[in-house]
This record gives sequence, structure tokens and C-alpha cells, in this order.
Amino acid sequence: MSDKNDAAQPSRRRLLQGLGMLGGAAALGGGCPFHTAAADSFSPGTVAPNSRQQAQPFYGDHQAGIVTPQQASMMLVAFDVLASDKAELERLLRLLTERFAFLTQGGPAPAVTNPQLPPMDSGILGADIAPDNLTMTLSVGTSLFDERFGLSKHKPAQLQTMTRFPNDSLDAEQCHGDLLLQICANTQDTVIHALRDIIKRTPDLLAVRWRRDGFIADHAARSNGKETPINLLGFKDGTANPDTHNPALMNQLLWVTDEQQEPAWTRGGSYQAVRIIRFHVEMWDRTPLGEQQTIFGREKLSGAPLGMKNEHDVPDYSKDPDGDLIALDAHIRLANPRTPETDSSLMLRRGYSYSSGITGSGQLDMGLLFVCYQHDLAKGFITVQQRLNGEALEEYIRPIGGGYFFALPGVADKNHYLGQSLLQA
Ligand SMILES: C=CC1=C(C)c2cc3[nH]c(cc4nc(cc5[nH]c(cc1n2)c(C)c5CCC(=O)O)C(CCC(=O)O)=C4C)c(C)c3C=C
Ligand SMILES: [Fe+2]
Repeated sequence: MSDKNDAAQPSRRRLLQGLGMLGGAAALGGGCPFHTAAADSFSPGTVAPNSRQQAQPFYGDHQAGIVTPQQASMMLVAFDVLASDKAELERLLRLLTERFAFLTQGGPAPAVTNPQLPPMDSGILGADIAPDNLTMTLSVGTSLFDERFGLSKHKPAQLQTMTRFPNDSLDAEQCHGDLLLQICANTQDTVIHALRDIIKRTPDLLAVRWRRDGFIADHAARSNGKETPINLLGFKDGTANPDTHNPALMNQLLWVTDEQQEPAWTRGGSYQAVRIIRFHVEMWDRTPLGEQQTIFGREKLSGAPLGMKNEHDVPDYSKDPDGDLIALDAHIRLANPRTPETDSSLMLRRGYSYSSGITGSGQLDMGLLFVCYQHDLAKGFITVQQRLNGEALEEYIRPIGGGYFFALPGVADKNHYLGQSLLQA
């Protein structure tokens, strides 16, 4: 693993931009889930879920971190690309691919040799960089397809800048980006190590635009997708997600295939909608239980649809046309009316809670990093959000950031790199 960049020396200005040292620089802008880490330093054989040796395959048709059962820790980091032409963008994508391939499989940390040079690794994981179930998932934003890299004619057909919905108070500093990196792992130190590794190696190529840390309960993550995480409003969140172990269903909902009217290079990728949604938890915690349940249409503790017994029971809205059991404006009923006509708006949600101190007005700053994947952004996220506009839940939430991205297709093997099909289109 080389720390050197292959192409020409970076300009001093871009180097400083990448380090955030120029004023306003950032503003410018399948298979078995458990297998053994590739590194020799780890023992072979099947690895227990949530051990530090648990590794997700890096190579494949699709990127890891989308249908992967949710790990406990997550980070979203959006970047502005500082590369000035297509050749430099290729250097960046090759470098990211190489680092993702290494970090997700793990291995010994590079030896510290010369005390007069910065160490090759931050050292925060010690001598062995364990894979720790790390996934690093790269998506591209619509701004990557401007004039800089000559890619405009290859833009995914539905990729667009996220515009505000009626209940949004979008903060420009927490929106959009040329690239979005979703980093997930069993532990937060592995996530931070991965971020620092990328930042260290790309001062001339990337500037951080915005960043958010997310989490789900450890026990939910340890259940390997069997236990639904509970969000910071106290409701199980993710119950009605489609079965990620069903590849045919994933092709039907998630992955871009030949069926979509999309450029050929996008096959195997997926549209990603990201929303940073702040909760008014002080008000929510003073709201009667019955009202909370009516707002979602589910029981708080069990997660069952109202009037039913078990979390995974399926509501039949045709038998409740007036909303006597589940209100007509309940979140789950609006989000998925369960009619043949609305089947085209199904999506995979992969949300995480966030908690970041207090807001300027002294309220708890916590909420949801809503992330969803689908192969049709308009029929998926945008249609569902339009149905949710005006829902009762709006009184308790405020979307403040995020963006629309396209998760790149997977990397076939070590002779390929992320985004290669786009750059060679
Ligand atoms: C546009 C898509 C969606 C946004 C934005 C969204 C925000 C949001 N959701 C919750 C909490 C829950 N959502 C639940 C179900 C659910 N939500 C969406 C879509 C969006 N949610 C869908 C498609 C569904 C599935 C509906 C179904 O098929 O029945 C639930 C219930 C449990 C579950 O199935 O996950 C909860 C709880 C919050 C707090 C939130 C933003 C503040
Ligand atoms: Fe929801």
C-alpha cells in the first residue's frame, strides 16, 4: 500500500484548500456476511458477528454498506472534489478504492520508521488495523457532473439537486456535495480511523463539506438485522423494510438494472437520498403515548401496527378505509399505502440516530440521519416525501440538510476501481 500519489504534484493552493487552510474553501462550492479478513495477522475460519475480525467483502457487483445489516456506528461525510481535471479525478477514485479495499479487510498498521516523518497511520487502532465490519460506500452528487470533469452527458438520469420540501429549513452548509462517503463499522474508533486515513491521503483532492456521526443500539447491531433499531423518538424504525436477503427483490427495488432508463455505467448502483432530520424531543417527550402512536400508526413498545399484535404483522388498509385503527395521515399509512399503484415507491431505509450537543436556542440537538436507497429517485424517495408532506409528525421534526446522491456500482476485483465505468463511459 503506497502513500504516494501517482500523478503530478498537487498545487499549493489546492493542498491548502484540502487542509481547510484557505478561508471559505469548503464553502465553494452477497454472500455470507461474515468471512475472514484477508490480512495474515488474523486467524482463518468463520468469524463471530461483531468481533473485530468480522469483515464485509469489498469486491462485488454492488458496494457494501447498502444491504449490509446495519453496524452500530456510522458517519456521513460529504466532500467537495478539488481535483481539477478528469485525470486527477481518476487518481482520486483509484486512491479511494485502494484504501477502502485495505481498510475494510484490515492488516498490520504500517511500521513507524522515520521519526522525522509523519507516521503513515494515525495509530488510533494500534498495531493491527482490524476490519471491525467496516464498510465504506461512495456516492456521487449532481455537482460532480458539472463542466470540471467532462462528465455531464453521463449523469444518472434522475440525479438532481435536493430542493426544499414545505417543512424543511435547509442549512446550505449541511447540504449536497460532489461525493458522499458513508462509513459504517462495529465501533466508532474504526469509523474515525477510516475517515482520518482518507483525509490524510487526499489533501489536494478533497475538502470536507459537511459531516455527521450516527449510531444505533449495540444490541440491535449485534442481532445482525434481526432486531429493529429504536429511533430517538422511541419507536422501532426499519420494521417494514424489504428483505435484503432476497436478491430478486433487491433488483426490483434497489439496484439499477437494464430495466431503468439509465446510462449503462450505472448498472449495479443505486440512488441514495439523505436527510438530516432534527427532532423536537423536548416536545415529543411531553406528548401523550396515544398521540405518539397515532402519529406513527404503530404501538410504541412492540412496534406492531395499531390493532395488531406483532411487529411484523401487515396492516390491511382496505379493511380500515376511514382510518379507525390506523389514521389516514399516520406516518406508515402515508409512507406506504400498500396498494398496487404505490408499490413502485418502495425503498430500503438505513437510518441512524444522531446526537450533537445543543442547538443555538438551547434545545437538545438530536434526530435522524435518514438514508434510503432505490433505483428510481422520483418514484421512490421524492414520491414518498410528497405523500408525507403535511403529516402529523411534522410538528415534531425539522429536516435541516442532506442531499441526493448516486451510490456507485461495486468494484469487480483488484484490477478495477470505483467509478471506472463512469470515467470510461
Ligand atoms: C420519504 C421517506 C421517509 C422519511 C423522510 C421518513 C422519515 C421518518 N420516519 C420515521 C420513523 C418511522 N418510519 C417508519 C416507517 C416508514 N417510513 C418510511 C419513509 C420515510 N420515513 C417508510 C417507507 C416506512 C415504511 C412504511 C410501511 O411500509 O409500513 C416507522 C415504522 C416502522 C418501520 O417500518 O420502520 C417509523 C417509526 C421518522 C422518525 C422520520 C423522520 C423524522
Ligand atoms: Fe419513516
